[in-house]
Amino acid sequence: MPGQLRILIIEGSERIYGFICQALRRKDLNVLTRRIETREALTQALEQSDWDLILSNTDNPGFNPEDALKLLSEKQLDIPLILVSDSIGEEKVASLLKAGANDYINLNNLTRLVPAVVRELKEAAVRREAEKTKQALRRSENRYRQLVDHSPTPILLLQNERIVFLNEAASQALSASLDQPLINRPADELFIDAPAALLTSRSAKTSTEQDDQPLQTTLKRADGNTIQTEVFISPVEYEGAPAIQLVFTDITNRKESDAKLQQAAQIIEHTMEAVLITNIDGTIESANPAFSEITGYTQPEIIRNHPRLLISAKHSPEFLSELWDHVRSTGSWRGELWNQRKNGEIYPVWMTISCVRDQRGEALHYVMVFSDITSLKQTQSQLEHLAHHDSLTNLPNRLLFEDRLEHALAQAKRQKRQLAVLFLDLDRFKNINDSLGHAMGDELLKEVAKRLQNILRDDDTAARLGGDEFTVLVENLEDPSQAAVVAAKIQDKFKAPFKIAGRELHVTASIGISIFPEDGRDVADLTKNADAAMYQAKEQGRNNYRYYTSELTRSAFERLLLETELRSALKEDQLLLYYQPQISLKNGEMTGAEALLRWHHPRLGIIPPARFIPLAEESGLIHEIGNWVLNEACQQTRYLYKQGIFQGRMAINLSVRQIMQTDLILRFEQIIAESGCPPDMLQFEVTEGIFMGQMKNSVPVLDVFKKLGVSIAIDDFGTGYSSLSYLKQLPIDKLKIDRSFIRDMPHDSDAVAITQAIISLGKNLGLRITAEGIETMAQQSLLQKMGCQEGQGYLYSPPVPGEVFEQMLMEGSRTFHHHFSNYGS
Ligand SMILES: Nc1nc2c(ncn2[C@@H]2O[C@@H]3COP(=O)(O)O[C@H]4[C@@H](O)[C@H](n5cnc6c(=O)[nH]c(N)nc65)O[C@@H]4COP(=O)(O)O[C@H]3[C@H]2O)c(=O)[nH]1
Repeated sequence: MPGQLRILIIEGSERIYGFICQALRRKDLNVLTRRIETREALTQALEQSDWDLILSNTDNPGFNPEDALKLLSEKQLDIPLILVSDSIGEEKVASLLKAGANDYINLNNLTRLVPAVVRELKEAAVRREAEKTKQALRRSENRYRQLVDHSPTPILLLQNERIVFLNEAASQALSASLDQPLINRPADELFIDAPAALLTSRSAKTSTEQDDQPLQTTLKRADGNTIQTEVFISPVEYEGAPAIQLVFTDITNRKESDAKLQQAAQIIEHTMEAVLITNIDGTIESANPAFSEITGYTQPEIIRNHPRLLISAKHSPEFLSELWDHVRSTGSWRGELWNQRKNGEIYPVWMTISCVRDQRGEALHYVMVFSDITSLKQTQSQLEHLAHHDSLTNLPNRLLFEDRLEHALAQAKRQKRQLAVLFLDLDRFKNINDSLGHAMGDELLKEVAKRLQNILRDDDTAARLGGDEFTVLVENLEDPSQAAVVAAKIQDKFKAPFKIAGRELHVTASIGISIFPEDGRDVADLTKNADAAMYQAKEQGRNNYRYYTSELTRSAFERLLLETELRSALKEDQLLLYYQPQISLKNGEMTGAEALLRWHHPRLGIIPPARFIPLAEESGLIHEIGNWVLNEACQQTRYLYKQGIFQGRMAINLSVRQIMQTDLILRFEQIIAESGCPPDMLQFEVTEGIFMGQMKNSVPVLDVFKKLGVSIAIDDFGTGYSSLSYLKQLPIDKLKIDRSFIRDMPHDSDAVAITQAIISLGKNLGLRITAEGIETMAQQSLLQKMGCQEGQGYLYSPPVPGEVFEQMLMEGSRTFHHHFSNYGS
């Protein structure tokens, strides 16, 4: 036994203590002994130093071995205690051994003492060693536990394919809670795509092949959501049994950002926009394929270059430095730039420059994204052209015209100059549209636009406002009369017929003129007043031009006023009929008369029909007025007939609107019947337009009247471009040659030729021909020569009130004979 043995001996007798010591030393043991008798002495001795063994007599009067064993147990001391006695019963020995004593030696046979001591000391040493190991293990286990518990990395342990442990981090990552504990749950519930068997085999592999590649797998959290993880698997021992340790990292975010990065890279690679990345000094680091496509530079050519290579010299250095200042201060810039391709071509781009910063806000890169907007710009300018031009004629439209006028006005105001607005409207364009169709109408408008453009100077603007309305802006006028020169020039240019689809169309225009500053100082006033002037030009006989006067404004107001007053005109008996005789050009006899409507306005006096019939048509009053006219004319005819002074035909005007009225036939039949006027004394005058636009509806209506005995005349003939040859299909008796041809006779050869053609054709078709508006003897004699049968006009008589007409009839047929020098000779 190495070293000195320290043995406490609980013994009341000094003598026996001596025996025991003697027995111990007999075997050359190096022993230090101390004798104690009481509990206090034992306590003290144990506190003072370490003891290897205790021998205790069982017969101590003050202190028995049970108490000694209790004390050792209390103090958690593993010191072997051997009983020595000579008088103890077996039962007692057994109970003390049970209580913790290690052996019993009979005092009478101390030869066993030393071997017993040696054995107990050895066993105690073994026990101590085992305890030390156990404690070391416990400490290391504690350390591991602490480490695992507080590790920020989620760790869990599986045993028999069930979860047996998970640390705080794992708990959190898997959203495990007290309500949804994961302990004891099967691993398969957690690892969706890695069955426990796979984990086990991986774990086995890790231990043998040092396979430290993590397993990527999806874990199902307690709340039902899933997370992407990377799991390191290793075999461990847990509570004495083999287990699998799973250390995992939640890589959901990383996976997502990886996917996003990959996506972004793909987008950059395949986008149509050029993408360029520079470092903070502006050196180009990378560019995508679209960049090369747009600029013509390959990647190697552009890398390490500077973006200034791409920007055209159209932009000044100051502009570019301001641009970069903006990027540096705000982080981005976007706008249009003119770039230059490798081949030198300059092209527009839409560019966005952004600064990429790190988490601390330090600039890392600049990203420039741009697209070639050449075709966009082209489309834009086409759209702009479309928005500002009339698609039919390609002339500026109202929008652009107003814009130009606005600019011109500003300039004229600054330079104290005058300008003119001409408002042009084609005469009887509606007739052309109705008779020849819209396609021809459109062709004509195109030709008109061309002529207008040819006439005007470069800095004048001709525009089409819509329909057959055009405007012309004449700038820098020296004198207002120059506007009239332009108007006359336009009318002159229109004299030559327009050749449309093999036809020759004669078109005239009425033009109104307003002058800045006299007639208006802004766009609205000047246009409105030129329009009003145009109306007056039309009223005064078409193919005219008129300047705007303030009086015109008044008449425009009147138009509005008249419309309201017209409603009461009928009730208040303000309408009346005038009669204009129709004369035989053979002998000067009156063959009939035309009833012409007048409005006797209490304030304005006699108003001609041209001023209120259009209003009546617009408001629908024409029906009531038409009924009144027919009734009045029938009454008058019957009266004159009954007087025996009138046997001719009474011509009554019917407008298109009236023909379209559904109950016209019934009403008219009723009016004629009730008046007692013989229907064959009546003639309806309709314009060509009735047949062109409303052919299907009009012919049956007129047929009914014809059957009644009423004859039909076509009024204003020659202005509607109707095909002369199809006249024979119509239920008509008479053609009235339009006043405008007669007016231009005999000096205008065109007018003469047209009139002659109408007369010859009419005769061939068996129609009567009446010339309207005969004012001179020259016109009369020419018409007579041409074979025209009938005439009407101021030469014989203007339209006159009923009483005057009656008087005229009473004076007899001689009334007009003085115009016929050869009469009676
Ligand atoms: N410069 C000139 N003019 C002459 C001459 N001889 C006759 N006139 C005018 O020529 C027009 C002939 O009538 P319209 O062509 O049927 O043209 C008529 C007709 O279309 C329409 N109208 C007249 N009365 C009625 C009516 O009761 N109902 C309908 N629906 N329309 C009517 O109003 C138009 C104009 O009528 P008014 O102003 O009475 O104008 C009349 C008449 O005064 C002449 O030698 N020189």
